[in-house]
Parts: sequence; C-alpha cells; structure tokens
Amino acid sequence: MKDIVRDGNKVLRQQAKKVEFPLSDENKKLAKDLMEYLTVSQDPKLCKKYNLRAGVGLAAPQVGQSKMMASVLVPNDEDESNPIFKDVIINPVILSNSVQRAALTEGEGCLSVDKDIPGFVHRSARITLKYTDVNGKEHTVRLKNYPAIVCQHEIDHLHGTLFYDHINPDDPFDKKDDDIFID
Ligand SMILES: Cc1nc(NNC(=O)[C@H](CC2CCCC2)CN(O)CO)c(F)c(N2CCN3CCOC[C@@H]3C2)n1
Ligand code: NI
Repeated sequence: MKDIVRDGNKVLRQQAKKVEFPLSDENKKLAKDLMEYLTVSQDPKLCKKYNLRAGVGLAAPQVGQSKMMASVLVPNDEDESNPIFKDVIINPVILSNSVQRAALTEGEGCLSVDKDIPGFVHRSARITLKYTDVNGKEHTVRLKNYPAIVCQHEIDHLHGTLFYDHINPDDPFDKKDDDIFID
C-alpha cells in the first residue's frame, strides 16, 4: 500500500493538475489504489493486518501524486453493502454550495496530519458536485451533510488546502445559529 505523505511536504500545498482522459494505465492504477486503501482500511481485520489508519477519503496528493483525483467511500451504517457514496472523483468541481454550514461535532483529522488539531471545520452543508469517473462518465450529484463534508475535505486537498486552515484561530469552536453539527 502506498505511503501517505505528511504535512510539510510541498505536494500537499500545491494546486493539483487536471487528469487527462482516457485514463493512462498509470492513472487507472492510481484510482484503483486510492479506493483500495479505503476498502482495506475500513475492514477491521485488514486495517490491523496492514497497520493502516482508517479512512473515508484519500486524495492523490496524499500519496505524492499532484493530480485532481480522490477516492471517497462513505459507508452506510445500516447496510455495509450499500455505501452512501463510493467513487473515485476526478477533476471535481463544486458547481454550487449552500450558505448554511455543517461541521463534524468531533472536528476533523487527516491521514497526512499526525497531530490532533481541535476545532470546528465549518463547510457547506449542501453542495452540487460535478466530477468524472474512471470510465470518463461525467456525474453531477447533490450531496449534503456527511458525504458533502468528506468530498469537500478531499477537494480541498486538490487545491493545497488542509482541514485546519478552516479552523478559527481566535475561537476554534465558534458557532452560528443555523450551523449543522454531525456526529
Ligand atoms: C470522519 C472519519 N474520518 C476517518 N478517518 N479520516 C479520514 O477519512 C480523512 C478524511 C475525513 C476527515 C474528516 C472528513 C473526511 C482522511 N483524509 O485525510 C483524506 O484526505 C474515518 F476513518 C472515519 N470512519 C468512519 C467510518 N468507519 C467505517 C468502518 O471503518 C472505519 C471507518 C472510520 N470517519
Ligand atoms: Ni485529508
């Protein structure tokens, strides 16, 4: 399994490059590896066996590839076999987003950031996301709350942004009346 690049490596602060279609064999393998990391890391036995940190998303720059590609696997607690969102999003663009914000109650972490950084990461509660899948098919999807947060975290990586960039340094746990918090 590919090594995860840590904060401090400049690749995490670069604007990733658009991916050309049809995918090269190298980019097909990258897409496969990015999703494989998530599926293996979400299997308790395999996660332990390979000593991985579990993940619900992984962006190409985190494995040293400055390309606009990220895997997202948001499981459905009620039905393992039917994830809420599972795809490799290539050249993603957020077409529109709500003013209303959503944040994980627990804050966020990142496989590329070893230290815990407390604070709310307020993101758009609802987004309309356009992306291309590995087969070159374009998708436009409306996401809200948890899957919307995960996709925004990954798309941030493609633009050189890390989760803690969004935390208010003067009041890390700031709130607004209409904020949504997700457990
Ligand atoms: C929320 C969560 N973040 C986990 N890790 N961090 C990540 O995914 C980072 C990306 C997430 C951080 C906040 C938003 C996106 C990786 N990032 O750096 C990529 O850019 C988890 F692992 C996790 N879950 C819940 C679901 N569970 C299913 C069964 O398997 C264990 C798994 C644990 N939930
Ligand atoms: Ni991350």
